[in-house]
Amino acid sequence: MRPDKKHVALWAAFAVLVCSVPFILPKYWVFLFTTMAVSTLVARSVGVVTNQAGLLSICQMSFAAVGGWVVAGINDLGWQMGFPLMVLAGGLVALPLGLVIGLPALRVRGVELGVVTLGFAVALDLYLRRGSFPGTGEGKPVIPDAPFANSIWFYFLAWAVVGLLCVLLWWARHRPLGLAWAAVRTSERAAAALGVDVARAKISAFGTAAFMAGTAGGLMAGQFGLLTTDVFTPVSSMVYFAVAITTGAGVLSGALLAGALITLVPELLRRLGLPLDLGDLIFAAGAIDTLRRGQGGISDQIAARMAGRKYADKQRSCAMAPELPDLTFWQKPDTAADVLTVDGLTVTYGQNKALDNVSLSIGRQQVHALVGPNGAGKSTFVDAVTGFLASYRGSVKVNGSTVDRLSAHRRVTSGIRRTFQQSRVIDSLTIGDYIRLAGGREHSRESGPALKEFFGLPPLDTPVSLLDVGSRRILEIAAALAARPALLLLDEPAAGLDESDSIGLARRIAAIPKVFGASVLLIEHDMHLVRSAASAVTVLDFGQVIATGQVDEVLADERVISAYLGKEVSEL
Ligand SMILES: Nc1ncnc2c1ncn2[C@@H]1O[C@H](COP(=O)(O)OP(=O)(O)OP(=O)(O)O)[C@@H](O)[C@H]1O
Repeated sequence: MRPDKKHVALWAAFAVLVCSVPFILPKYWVFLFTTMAVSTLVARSVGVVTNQAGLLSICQMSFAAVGGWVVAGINDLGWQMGFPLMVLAGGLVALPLGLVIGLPALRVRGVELGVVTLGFAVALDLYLRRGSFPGTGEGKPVIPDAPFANSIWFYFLAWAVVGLLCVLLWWARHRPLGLAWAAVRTSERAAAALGVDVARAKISAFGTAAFMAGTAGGLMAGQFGLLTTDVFTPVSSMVYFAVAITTGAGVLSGALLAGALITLVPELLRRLGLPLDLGDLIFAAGAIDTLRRGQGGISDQIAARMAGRKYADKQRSCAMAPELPDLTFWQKPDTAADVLTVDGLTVTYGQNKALDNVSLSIGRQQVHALVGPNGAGKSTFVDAVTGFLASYRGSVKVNGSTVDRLSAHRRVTSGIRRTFQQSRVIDSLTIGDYIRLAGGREHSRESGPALKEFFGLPPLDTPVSLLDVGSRRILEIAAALAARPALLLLDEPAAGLDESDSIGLARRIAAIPKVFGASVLLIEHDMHLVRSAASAVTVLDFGQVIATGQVDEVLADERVISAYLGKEVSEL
């Protein structure tokens, strides 16, 4: 995504300001602004793992300690490799440690994960306190080699590192890595359904953040010469966490604000003769208030306000044209005769058999409906087929290949996509980014505009958060198609849609096989939609198949009518 001109001008002005500091302010302020650069880097590292990927990490200063330790160690050993490379080494050593600390994130989340990371911070702090940083005992400070021994050059180096890493993060934000973090933050199930490898996304966020914090620690070693453990305490990690939450360090502006607060608040308190601990209290209060409001940090709120101003009429909706556009360019997936073959699927929850020996086949380019009263087992069927259940009995084949051993995100790569009964779109993205994320490797440049045309989506740069409920459901279907799946499972896609959108959607679902080459398994309570979109239907009742075949014949079947408590199915 291209940055808009206003943003570029603003950042250019900020860069000029940063470059002019050493020439207009006294040396002490150059030192403070160097500290601010390093603090920004640590805050942005919290931003990656917590604000962007939604994982609690309260140990970023421990990774900084590792980076500082490595730089001090290299200096102590007398290796001549140039200060920037020493800093890079600090980041690179912290990175694998970040990957290891990220491993618990695969099993635990939320507060538990926060406790695990804090535990690491405490353990490392205890370990470091038993000794000292290399070179400290012998009074051998880290003195960066020329030209970085000069404080002005060091200042520029620190800001160059901030600039480089933050530009890389900005670039990654609209690419698979950054989009995967955003997806995992919103919902792990939704992320897996989009083909995101949730484990890899979490671990990569921890690794990236550890690298950044390690780099910051390396810079600290060069700035202070001799490091002490007091700089890297678990409390300092908590302070960074609190400030990053308050300012919204998932973006550079929030991280800069965090860096400024962490540097300048203690300075102000010192000048006012007030205790420095007061700063930590203020930061903690800020974090509590931000979490209580639940609207993100300061930078997130400013971004939301700016988006609100840009899209003044606020809510956006899909406008499906009566005519179906002809998407002749769309490459259709290679599909076997039977796209889905389910044999003897059985799922039990305690004593309750949610699915009992269910068998079902869906042919090529077919819309097949799965209906049944509430609690019949329809969603359980979708969960089992798409890999969202821990276990089931029976077998599921997609395009002739067994997928039973595959996790949800791997089944996505084998050609199945799903939507959820409760919409799970990633609303921190734009429509275009969401489609790009969902499209994965199969996504092409034309996918976004083509899907926009087919489903009448608003412009691709519209934030998903501005879409109304019905349009979000339509977007979910559009995005699932971007991956050119062989089979699309739609779980009550018309829930929340008004009548005209429901009719428009029915026409589009009916056209999916011809236009996109995919088969559809449609779960719906709206029988008008089933009749107009599907050619075949299977009826479940108490977890068992009670009828399957042509729509009109099956919906007139006595057993089906009695399953619906005696109502004519046409009345539903
Ligand atoms: N996680 C779970 N734990 C225990 N029981 C469950 C769980 N999920 C579903 N069930 C039970 O399994 C049965 C099938 O539920 P399921 O949600 O698949 O039905 P459904 O046909 O999709 O219903 P609806 O049309 O209301 O969505 C129900 O009896 C339900 O209570």
